[in-house]
Amino acid sequence: MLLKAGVAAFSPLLRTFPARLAAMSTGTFTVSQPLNYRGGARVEPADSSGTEKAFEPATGRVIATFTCSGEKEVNLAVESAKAAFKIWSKKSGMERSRILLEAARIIRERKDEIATVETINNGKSIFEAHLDIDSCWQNLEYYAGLAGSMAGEHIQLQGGSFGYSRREPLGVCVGIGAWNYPFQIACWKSAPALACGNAMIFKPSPFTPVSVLLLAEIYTEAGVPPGLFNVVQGGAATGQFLCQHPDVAKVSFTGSVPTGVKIMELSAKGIKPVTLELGGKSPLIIFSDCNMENAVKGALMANFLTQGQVCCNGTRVFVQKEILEKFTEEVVKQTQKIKIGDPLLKDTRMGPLINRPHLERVLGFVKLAKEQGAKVLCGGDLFVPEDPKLKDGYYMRPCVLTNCRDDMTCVKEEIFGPVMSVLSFDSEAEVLERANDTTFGLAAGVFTRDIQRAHRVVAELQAGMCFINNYNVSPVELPFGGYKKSGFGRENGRVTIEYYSQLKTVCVEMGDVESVF
Ligand SMILES: NC(=O)C1=CN([C@@H]2O[C@H](COP(=O)(O)OP(=O)(O)OC[C@H]3O[C@@H](n4cnc5c(N)ncnc54)[C@H](O)[C@@H]3O)[C@@H](O)[C@H]2O)C=CC1
Ligand SMILES: NCCCC(=O)O
Repeated sequence: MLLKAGVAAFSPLLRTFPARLAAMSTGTFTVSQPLNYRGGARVEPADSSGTEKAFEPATGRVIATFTCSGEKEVNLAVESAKAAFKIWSKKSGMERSRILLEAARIIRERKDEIATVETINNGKSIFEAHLDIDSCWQNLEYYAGLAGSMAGEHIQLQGGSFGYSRREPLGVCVGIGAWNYPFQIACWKSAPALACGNAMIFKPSPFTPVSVLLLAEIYTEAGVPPGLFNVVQGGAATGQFLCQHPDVAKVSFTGSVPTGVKIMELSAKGIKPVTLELGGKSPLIIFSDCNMENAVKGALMANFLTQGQVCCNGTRVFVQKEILEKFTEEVVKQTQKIKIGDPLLKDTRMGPLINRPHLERVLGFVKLAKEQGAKVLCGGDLFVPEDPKLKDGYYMRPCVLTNCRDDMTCVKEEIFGPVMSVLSFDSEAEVLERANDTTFGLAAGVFTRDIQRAHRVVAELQAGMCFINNYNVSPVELPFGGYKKSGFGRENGRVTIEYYSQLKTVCVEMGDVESVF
């Protein structure tokens, strides 16, 4: 990536990596190279459906102005992907595995650089961005491991005849991403897609267009055929061109429920399978017999990663009455200790929110919560860092609300910001009913020392991802995805192979045809 005067360049051809990184600090990074990727290289789009600006949330600076792709560019990306698919789908699983492993190695090697770009464009702390990138190379390694062992079945039939099944790729898959985990979402979608023999066109959120280009360059460097992984930039219009393209075989989407509905409708017209990773309003249940220190840490993990902008966050924290006071006191104490500020500093644990309108929306939820009777125990207001270069950034203090009721807006709606609602409960049966009383079903958590209760409770929770005595850890070996309006299909884990492949059955006759005619 080429940076403007005075700032180190980011091209993979340059191997003076530590020097480049040393030159990176908040307030300096800009991108001037094209942000589309097609046929194995960065390109300016062939047409336009508008322009967008990408920001550095820490300072409010524009870091890139780019063209959104129109229908012509989307068509070219699809043609490029189709050509690469012909080559890639003929490779053995082991050949694909080797290339994915090489890509994983390069991600590991360039982890600091990728995490830095992610932090600059998203605002999450560099500490967290490193963890995200770890999950990325691990994801590639995991699917590289599965690529070589994808196989069908052999089924013996009457008279020596037999059948067998082949697990085959779908073709050109589209990935559409949200802005909260830009690089990670691109990896979690592309690694299983490529491992199965597909090509992919990825459209990141227009808020975070930058880091996925590093992934595209890494795949090329690792040896995928040109055009196997393409990037088109843009918003809703570009996304629609992709979803309705007749040669796109599948759409995997991460984002909001309303957009998920639109994507499903568009895909339905072409009978395309979709994976939908949508929003949530997940419950975290803390029983009085829990390990208090772990439960408090779990509640912070469930609410404040990436400034609370995480789909699976456990934002409805149900605490058993006996420990409510002690738990709340401790959770507030720990929340107030969270260091907010320049996300590129190593000891920062909370950076800015993604943009000004979103910050205002989140603060609006806190205001409404107060009007509806909730009590703010800490935070929920703007934060202005001392460093003058951060004065136009989008910071707020993490917030803990009590006196919450199940019918309040802050308890019912996804806020997607650092706002925890604490609710109290008496019994297991009561809390289960209340926890499940939502149209979402992405995640849920339970803290207890009673092992039977833990399993009994998670068996009743209507959520795709349940945690016992922890929250928001995402090992790539475990399937991730929602129930109810939080979507369907899965990412991560072995099962995701099924969402990026199709089964062909072959029936082989070893005798003569016995015709009924
Ligand atoms: N379940 C999960 O894994 C995750 C879910 N989310 C959810 O995403 C939301 C926040 O992310 P946003 O980026 O604001 O969501 P969004 O739904 O506004 O946008 C997501 C993506 O869809 C694209 N898009 C928008 N309209 C489209 C259309 N009509 N056709 C095709 N593409 C279209 C956007 O440009 C963007 O790339 C939250 O509700 C959150 O819960 C976010 C991250 C993970
Ligand atoms: N690392 C967790 C991913 C959750 C999300 O995409 O919001």
